[in-house]
Amino acid sequence: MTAGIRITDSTLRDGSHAKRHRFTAVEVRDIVTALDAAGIPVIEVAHGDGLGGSSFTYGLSHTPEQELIRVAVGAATRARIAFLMLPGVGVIDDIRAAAGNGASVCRIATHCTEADIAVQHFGLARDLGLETVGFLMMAHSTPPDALARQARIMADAGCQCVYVVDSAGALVLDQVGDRVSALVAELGDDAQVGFHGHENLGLGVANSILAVRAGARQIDGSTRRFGAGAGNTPVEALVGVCDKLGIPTGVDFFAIVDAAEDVVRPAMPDECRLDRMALIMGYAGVYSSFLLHAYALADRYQVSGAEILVRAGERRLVGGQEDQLIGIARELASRT
Ligand SMILES: CC[C@H](O)CC(=O)C(=O)O
Ligand SMILES: [Mn+2]
Repeated sequence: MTAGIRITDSTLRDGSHAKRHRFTAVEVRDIVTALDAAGIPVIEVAHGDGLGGSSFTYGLSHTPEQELIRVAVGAATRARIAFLMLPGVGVIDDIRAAAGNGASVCRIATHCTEADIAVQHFGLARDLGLETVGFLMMAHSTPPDALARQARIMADAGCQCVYVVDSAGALVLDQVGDRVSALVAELGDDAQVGFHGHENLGLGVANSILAVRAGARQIDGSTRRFGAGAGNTPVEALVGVCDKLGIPTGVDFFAIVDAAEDVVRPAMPDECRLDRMALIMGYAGVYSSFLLHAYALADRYQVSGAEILVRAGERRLVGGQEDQLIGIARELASRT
């Protein structure tokens, strides 16, 4: 029998980017209720940029994320509520607050070469009795062996599952399998391996299946793809494909399809599209959450959003460097 996977639904965190961080408590309650009923085992809730992300740089939250976490915990009957934090965007007291509000899975994200900045956070999370997950973001920009060394740092710090995070939706098929295999070989029984995909080259589900075949045991997605860039791996399609391949997920396909259509879609300002800007992000290796920032700057400085993204890719900007997009837009404007 094929080993099962655990799906984490990131709609209420990665989808926050696509909604400019405007989730309301009612939307969170209704979405958690629907995902929980469908059998989603883990639901991530936070500002798109993680705990502490509500700011002028990243976008102000409609409702404080700790309140959204409280509402999510209250609405879930079976699902565990997870949160994400980027060291430096959030601080360790944010982890304590989320734990106090009932979240039980702590996900710490760093750029894929900077795992050491997360050491104290994993330690604290374990002391608080939280399950721990590590996110190595922009994983396309680092080769498999180097990524595996970063995963080792996280595991040694107390991380129980290290994710290969395709933040730009730039990884193509075997490039996912190679990275996941390298982490599995490095971590052995010390920690599980996960995969978080984006749809910018249309490969979220295929890449996730290759991750599973390479040994990943935890896979992220968002319902109706609601996430940054062209969105995340669509959970409902992932569940359907896993059913057909005999990979147990514990999620009811028809219930998650209904949740996508009837509950998540009404909370979305628009569909997450595989359009010119999103495709360029995947092709040029640009952090998916830059998308709406690039649109806003293109409008403000009357320059090409596509060119902003191409230059962001050339400069190898990493998550957190949203403000450097302003410099790029100003440079483009000064040339016209
Ligand atoms: C700002 C955090 C980021 O959105 C994490 C993530 O989902 C990714 O890197 O893809
Ligand atoms: Mn993401």
